[in-house]
Amino acid sequence: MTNVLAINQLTYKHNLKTILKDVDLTLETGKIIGLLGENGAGKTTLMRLITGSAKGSGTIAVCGDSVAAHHKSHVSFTEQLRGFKPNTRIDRVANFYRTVYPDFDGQRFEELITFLQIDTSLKLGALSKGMKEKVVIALTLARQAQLYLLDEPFSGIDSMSRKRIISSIIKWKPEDATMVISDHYVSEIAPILDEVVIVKDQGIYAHKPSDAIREEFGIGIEAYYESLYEGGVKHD
Ligand SMILES: Nc1ncnc2c1ncn2[C@@H]1O[C@H](COP(=O)(O)OP(=O)(O)OP(=O)(O)O)[C@@H](O)[C@H]1O
Repeated sequence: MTNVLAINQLTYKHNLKTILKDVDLTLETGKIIGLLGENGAGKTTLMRLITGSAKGSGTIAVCGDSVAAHHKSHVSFTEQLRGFKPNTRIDRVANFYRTVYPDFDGQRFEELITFLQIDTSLKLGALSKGMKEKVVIALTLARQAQLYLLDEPFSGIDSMSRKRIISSIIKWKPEDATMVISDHYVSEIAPILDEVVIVKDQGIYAHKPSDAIREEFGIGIEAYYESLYEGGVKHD
């Protein structure tokens, strides 16, 4: 199996408004992919559809399995901990993950949380926005999944920590797993991206390997991304 994700003719409407229309997208195993697009383009919606949390028309197969109810077992998604009370300790949250996800690796979580310099005896209510995001990253990457969906994982994290996490993300990704990262700090994640997927005009506006962008257009990912909004370069 070389494809971890195969989406065919996916359409999603919310309150009669079409958010995504006729989306086709195939992702291979073992890649790091940047999911880029403006606010409201539909990146989070696409991730929720992949995990089975939202339902559209069309088909989504994860690891060849198109039963939406099975997707959460293959996909590790940055969930926002809203279901936990503020007085819940981080180690209790990890215990919950261990119970719910058989692929949750407790030792890996300990390593990640140490790397991220978080004290697991802290309660969720005592965490800053960035600290909470670090916990979410640790919980998400502690699973041994085939597909990781990281939805703006670094937005509240200070720039020093962000650079440190981004540069070591390859270390935490199982070799044959694929990781999709949505982020507005394009220049910071660009160096680790194998491919770029751009969501625009209710669909996948472009899907290209990073090398192809550099070779074809002679520019970096950030310049390419910005040029799509300025109508400067051709794309497919
Ligand atoms: N449950 C919902 N309730 C209300 N609006 C929704 C819902 N789900 C999706 N939308 C709408 O879908 C569109 C896409 O939103 P989405 O959060 O997927 O965008 P995004 O690309 O992730 O944006 P951002 O970069 O700001 O996070 C928006 O217009 C949003 O208002």
